[in-house]
Amino acid sequence: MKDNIVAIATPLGFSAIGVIRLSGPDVIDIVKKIFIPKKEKDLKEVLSHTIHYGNIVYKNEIIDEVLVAVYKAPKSYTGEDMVEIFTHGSPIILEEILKILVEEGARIAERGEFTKRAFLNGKVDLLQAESINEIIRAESKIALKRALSKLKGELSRKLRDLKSKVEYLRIYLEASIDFPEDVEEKEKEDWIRNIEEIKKEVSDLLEKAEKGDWIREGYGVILVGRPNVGKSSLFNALMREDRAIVTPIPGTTRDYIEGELYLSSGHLVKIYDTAGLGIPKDILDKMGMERTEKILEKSNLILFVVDGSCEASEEEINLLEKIKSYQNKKLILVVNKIDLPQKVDLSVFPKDIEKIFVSAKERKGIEEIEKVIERHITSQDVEDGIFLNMYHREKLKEVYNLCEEGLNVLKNLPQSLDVLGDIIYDMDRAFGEILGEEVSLDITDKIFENFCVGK
Ligand SMILES: Nc1nc2c(c(=O)[nH]1)N(C=O)[C@@H](CNc1ccc(C(=O)N[C@@H](CCC(=O)O)C(=O)O)cc1)CN2
Ligand SMILES: Nc1nc2c(ncn2[C@@H]2O[C@H](COP(=O)(O)OP(=O)(O)OP(=O)(O)O)[C@@H](O)[C@H]2O)c(=O)[nH]1
Ligand SMILES: [K+]
Repeated sequence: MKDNIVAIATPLGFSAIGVIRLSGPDVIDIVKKIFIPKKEKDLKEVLSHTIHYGNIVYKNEIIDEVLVAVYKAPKSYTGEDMVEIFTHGSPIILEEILKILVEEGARIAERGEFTKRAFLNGKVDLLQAESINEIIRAESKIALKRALSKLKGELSRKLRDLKSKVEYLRIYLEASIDFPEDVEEKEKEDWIRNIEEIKKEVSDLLEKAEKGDWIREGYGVILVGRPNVGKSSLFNALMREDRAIVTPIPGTTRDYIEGELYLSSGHLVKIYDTAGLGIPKDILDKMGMERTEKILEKSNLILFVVDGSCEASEEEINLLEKIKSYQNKKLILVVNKIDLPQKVDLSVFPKDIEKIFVSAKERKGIEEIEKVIERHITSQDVEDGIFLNMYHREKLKEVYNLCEEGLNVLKNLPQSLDVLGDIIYDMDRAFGEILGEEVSLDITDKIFENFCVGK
């Protein structure tokens, strides 16, 4: 039924060891044709999860000295018979053996096809399968930790719990559907309570998915302020390298520059140096400022930079007011150039804003900024962030809306009990699709398309 797939599982480059993996009903036979074991041994007869030493030989020529691991169905990563060949880490050897295996009857695997088979054979559910890619692609320790928890099935368990709550409701309803006039007030209240619970939990999950986004992509910190206050200098000081252009001419940074910072707590922070905000002098300036507003929207923390050696301008005070009104954004006032005589009157800025005093030039107060960023991140219990792709997020939003509809319908009982039945059915189905129990082929394919070759 299934064919035999093969892929190089290690990056193509010089490495200590390279791995080729195969999965499918005939892979042991295929490898047997080109593997000559040192000790007389038949790969068909060996135990699962055993390793064997020998040579890969093709047309009487030794291609490489290797180790071969054998895994037998259904006890393997994919649930099928599997073989892994450990070669010397030469791209020439790897490509050569791959070519031979294709000649012997294997097919080059698609991206994520091993994991897709693990999913189709019930080794993991869709969320767990997806997490395997997220583990590989994690850019920080925290992201890795969250992906590993998803592989362990913590998110799956949560969704299965919700799904069984929906199923309980469905059974309850089906029993009443033929006698809607018999539905008692107490039952109705029970249903309302259940749906409200589901709605609440779904909205919690969606919120945690937002946190998951920035665990994965980095906590966004944006430097804003009027031209020439020292944003680029601060960016460079934070990055500990000279990346942004620093000049005494106002308006030097016309686009934005992105930098990555790894905090000792394991978090990834993305820092953006932006064009100074103010009244644009020309069209280029104006475009830069529009970009800045875009980045502002996706940032978590705003560092509003002012120059301590100048008096605050009217424009600057208005700008801060405007930025303060952005919802859900943490805002900190960074007073730069403290190495110069101070002229700024801080009482013109809102009192409730946290202030940090720094000198980008002399690199004073830079650790202070890092500590503040760290404190802001940890104050948001990132530990419960979850990774949800956009399709699954849409599904959850669908469930949320179905909950609202259901609650509306319940107010008009008994006339519309069958409508409620349909709503509950759709909720059940949506959860099933997220877990991969209901096949939604396009979502499944999209998920595996993002995988590495050989995974
Ligand atoms: N060489 C190698 N290393 C690897 C992998 C691999 O496929 N090959 N993995 C790939 O990502 C990860 C480990 N994941 C794995 C998950 C399950 C099984 C497996 O054989 N499971 C069987 C038997 C379990 C058992 O002995 O109890 C099973 O689930 O039935 C193997 C690897 C990381 N390291
Ligand atoms: N004395 C002193 N000068 C500084 C400090 N930080 C920046 N400067 C100077 O201020 C000027 C402007 O610095 P930038 O970092 O380019 O300022 P910016 O806010 O990025 O400017 P725009 O790109 O125009 O928005 C440069 O001449 C810097 O050397 C500081 O802490 N102390
Ligand atoms: K600049």
